[in-house]
Amino acid sequence: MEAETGALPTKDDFSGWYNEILWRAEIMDVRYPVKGLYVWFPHGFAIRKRAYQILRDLMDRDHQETMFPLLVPENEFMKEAAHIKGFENEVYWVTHGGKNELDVPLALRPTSETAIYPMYALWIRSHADLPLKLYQIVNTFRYETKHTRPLIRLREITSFKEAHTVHVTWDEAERQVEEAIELYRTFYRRLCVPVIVSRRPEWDKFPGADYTIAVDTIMPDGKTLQIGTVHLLGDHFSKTYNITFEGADGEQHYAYQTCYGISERSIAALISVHGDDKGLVLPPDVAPVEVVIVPIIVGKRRDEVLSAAAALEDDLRAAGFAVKMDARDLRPGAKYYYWEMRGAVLRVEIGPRDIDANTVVIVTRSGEKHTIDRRGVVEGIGSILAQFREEIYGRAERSMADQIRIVGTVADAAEAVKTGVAVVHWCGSKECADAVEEAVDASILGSDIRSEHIPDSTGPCIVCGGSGKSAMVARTY
Ligand SMILES: Nc1ncnc2c1ncn2[C@@H]1O[C@H](COS(=O)(=O)NC(=O)[C@@H](N)CS)[C@@H](O)[C@H]1O
Ligand SMILES: [Zn+2]
Repeated sequence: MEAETGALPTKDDFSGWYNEILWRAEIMDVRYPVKGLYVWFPHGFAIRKRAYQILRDLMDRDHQETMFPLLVPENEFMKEAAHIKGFENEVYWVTHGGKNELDVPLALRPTSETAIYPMYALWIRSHADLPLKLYQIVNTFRYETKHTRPLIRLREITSFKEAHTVHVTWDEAERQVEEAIELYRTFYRRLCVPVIVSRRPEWDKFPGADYTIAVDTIMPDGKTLQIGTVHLLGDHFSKTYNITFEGADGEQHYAYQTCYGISERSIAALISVHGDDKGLVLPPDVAPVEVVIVPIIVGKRRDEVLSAAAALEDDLRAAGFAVKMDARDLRPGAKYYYWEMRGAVLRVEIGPRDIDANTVVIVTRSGEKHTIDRRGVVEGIGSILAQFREEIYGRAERSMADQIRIVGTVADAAEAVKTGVAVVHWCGSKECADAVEEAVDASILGSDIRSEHIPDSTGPCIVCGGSGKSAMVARTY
């Protein structure tokens, strides 16, 4: 599995850089013989594991994790009209078991409303059963007809976290939407990925939802990536699946629901936003290797250096760091290159000079060098990691701010979307949205924007001049 050496394409050729880094940093093997399905290399899977542990810790504060079946009987799947409209061209069907044709075709879940809600109808009896807040992290299947791309647009979504909550009132469901948005903000802050939250236009909302709030980031090529969505479902699905409860008033009521999802696009964003021409740059919280120790082995003092490095490794592991000692028979420079490609956050060089001076040299992934006392190494590394996290988050925030242009004309919007997001005033009409898409080769991404980079303001719609509000226009993945 040893990937080749040699420089990565620069990030200006983002697509080339992205495909190459998935191979060279051992994230994904794209050679699996089914379109839209890819294989996690162990290193990539270790990043996913740490990122999703953060997500689970956040979800487990007030949700419960569970797991529903993958296969959904046709009659249940076909029940919710708007939902089917949204997925009928994307759903895979299982029609045979062995040589026997199944009497009821089974859908591979594209998302799990149709698997979960018939069970919610059995489970929920009284308002005392609410709110019910469950989630699962499963694989889902969507027969995507647009260009598939590893981690970004898959036919098997391998890391689909979907939460499905049930509430007594609409207001409580809306509060849950706000809590979900906050949870996503916290999650992406831990991944040091800057986000913009906005409300999708009516025609882009989740099939069957009342409205959809989306979490987007801006990729290095200026296109936006939707890295999370929160849907207020109202009582559409509860009416279809008969999810009712006896209220405090003794009457039967339809429940109000939300659902919200994140996929491995979160990992795509993490890799793309922070990576550089030397490889992955990872925030400490998700780096499989936070500290790599490289012993500088000099001739006769080889054993002394190796045992000092081993002692350091023990101390750092005992302190809870994800540490690895690289004692392979390679030149130090080759080791530096190897670990930079894989996103090790810090490297500690330890050689005879350091032993005599009782110091260690720490070099961060961004090239900052620190010489610290061996005795203070645990505190020292802890604070350098914390600084590193703020350094990469700050850099990502600044580059996102540079990719956002507030413009007043369609012509300026056409220019701005070449490198990022254009913020315009839009009246909210589909006609003007279509006119923008015609003229700008990008679409209305969302309005009711929540981002410190984008003031929410009003002004004349850039198409019709009617009263408009801030809206984003962008090319998207
Ligand atoms: N083909 C795909 N490949 C990778 N990620 C995807 C794909 N389709 C959707 N996603 C991601 O999954 C998230 C949730 O998908 S969704 O359709 O918007 N929402 C749902 O399915 C709801 N049931 C919430 S769980 C999206 O925001 C997007 O980030
Ligand atoms: Zn207009």
